[in-house]
Amino acid sequence: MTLSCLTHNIGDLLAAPLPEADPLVSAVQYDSRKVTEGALFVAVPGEAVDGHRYIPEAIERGAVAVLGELPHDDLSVPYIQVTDSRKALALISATFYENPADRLTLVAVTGTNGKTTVAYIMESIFAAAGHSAGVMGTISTRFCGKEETSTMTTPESRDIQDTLARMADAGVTHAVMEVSSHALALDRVAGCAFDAAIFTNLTQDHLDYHGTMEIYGEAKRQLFEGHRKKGGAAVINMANEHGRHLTETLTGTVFPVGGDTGALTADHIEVAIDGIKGEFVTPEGRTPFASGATGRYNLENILCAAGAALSVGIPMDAVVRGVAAFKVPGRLERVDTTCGRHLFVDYAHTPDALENVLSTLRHLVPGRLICVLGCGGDRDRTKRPLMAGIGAAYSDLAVLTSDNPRSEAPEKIIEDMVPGIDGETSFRYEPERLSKDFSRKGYVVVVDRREAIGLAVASARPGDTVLVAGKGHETYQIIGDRRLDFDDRKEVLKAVEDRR
Ligand SMILES: CC(=O)N[C@H]1[C@@H](OP(=O)(O)OP(=O)(O)OC[C@H]2O[C@@H](n3ccc(=O)[nH]c3=O)[C@H](O)[C@@H]2O)O[C@H](CO)[C@@H](O)[C@@H]1O[C@H](C)C(=O)N[C@@H](C)C(=O)N[C@H](CCC(=O)O)C(=O)O
Ligand SMILES: Nc1ncnc2c1ncn2[C@@H]1O[C@H](COP(=O)(O)OP(=O)(O)OP(=O)(O)O)[C@@H](O)[C@H]1O
Ligand SMILES: N[C@H](CCC[C@H](N)C(=O)O)C(=O)O
Ligand SMILES: [Mg+2]
Repeated sequence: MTLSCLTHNIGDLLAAPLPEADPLVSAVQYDSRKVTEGALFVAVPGEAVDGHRYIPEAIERGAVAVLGELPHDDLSVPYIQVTDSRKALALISATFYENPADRLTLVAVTGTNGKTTVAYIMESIFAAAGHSAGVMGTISTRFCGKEETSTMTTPESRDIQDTLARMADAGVTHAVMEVSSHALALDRVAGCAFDAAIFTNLTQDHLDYHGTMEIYGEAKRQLFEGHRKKGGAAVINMANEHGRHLTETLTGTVFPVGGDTGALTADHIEVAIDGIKGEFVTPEGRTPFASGATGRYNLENILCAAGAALSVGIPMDAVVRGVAAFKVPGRLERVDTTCGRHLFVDYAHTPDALENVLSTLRHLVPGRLICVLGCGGDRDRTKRPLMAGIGAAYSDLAVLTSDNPRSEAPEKIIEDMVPGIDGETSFRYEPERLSKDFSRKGYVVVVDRREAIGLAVASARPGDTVLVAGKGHETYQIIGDRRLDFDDRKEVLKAVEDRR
């Protein structure tokens, strides 16, 4: 494609007239290390480094044109100066890959918690309806029987367009993608239009990045304002205040789900440890459904996915079959069923997620509840005491440990957590003085996650429940800049073996 064709829709972003030279462009790249002969290199001013620094390297590698925000009149290739490189990157990438979103029925899901779960449910519903489904999200990109592990929840815009194009070329007709607040703030989905956009919830996370809940909420809101295809529905969870507010203020088609007033609601709900069942209620009538996922919060996820599916024309019988069949790795995943204890791994890494999953277990399982939890390093510090407080309040024993400390000292992260615990109601145990018949509700600090899981499993008596929270499907622990193999599910199994 020629440079002039590629840049036809970035007129609003131009900071200087387009160059006269019009080379053929064979690829679009925002990372100099990936530039190949004939590419357009887009220089992005980043948080860590400034992409403009890499222009010489990109040209050396064969870039035939460069786009960036700084003035440049000294380059050996045509240069396009814009006011916003990230946005230009997104629009140019969509053009380069021939707007693949238009070739797909494409659904987006945003919200603090539940995106991955909703994406799995949608995938299952699309498959039940006989469609070829594609997914892009936290765990992986999946389509046509292939699965690539993800490094980000929502990739950079160029990579989104590349993947959507590969999906459409491979015969995918229906796709779903998780859209994180970072992605919205950084324009990664500019250039995508969705047939349905889902909102699950908005609770505290990522304040390190967004600063305030208002700014965080505004980022999420963007998905519903500029990114829907004509007639595309905003599918909004009415079970929370933010959802209700959104439905009142959005224009265009709104498909509220859940609460008392949704276009799709649920009735006669029974929540058990092995799943949920009930009836979907729509203006057309009532339809029984059942799912292997448990907890009221998963009912909300199911309603979100079912609502989006109905809004894009999937019949109710396929919705029900899809809901019955889905399973999400690392989300209340049961690990061992032979040792007489209930052992779960879950990805709860926000206060709201932890409260939801712990209160669900508290109501559903007899015996004591033991929770292993930590907080990520280089992430929102203000959630640390909140998570510890919730962990200790709902559990008989909370084991505070490490969860991807990254560049921070693990002990320091735990120090930030401890003040959130009510010392009156939770006794601090020293690990060596904790017997498995511990009688007082309390907490214990075990910095090494393997040891923490070992202690939790060893402390559980028959009938007790252990929840290992925070890492879910992750198969690593990031310490410093090392990514070490670590899988909570395997560690729990090892701990079970060790106690036998
Ligand atoms: C805060 C954030 O999202 N940062 C993203 C952002 O990084 P940045 O602006 O700091 O980029 P940078 O590293 O300074 O580099 C600037 C530019 O120079 C380029 N470069 C760099 C080095 C080089 O040799 N040559 C070169 O061209 C880079 O490719 C980039 O284009 O742009 C980069 C390129 O697209 C992303 O890789 C990076 O994501 C980092 C890895 C990240 O961890 N992001 C997380 C926080 C994130 O986005 N998470 C959300 C999920 C959150 C949730 O759970 O809800 C996600 O969607 O994954
Ligand atoms: N609707 C929900 N409301 C509150 N908590 C939820 C909800 N759905 C899932 N959770 C909790 O949040 C955790 C993460 O769920 P999930 O992976 O589906 O969310 P996500 O939005 O994709 O998260 P991330 O942004 O980290 O990718 C689950 O393990 C569970 O503990
Ligand atoms: N997408 C989230 C995942 C957090 C998972 C948790 N294990 C942690 O590392 O904090 C983030 O990057 O903040
Ligand atoms: Mg996710």
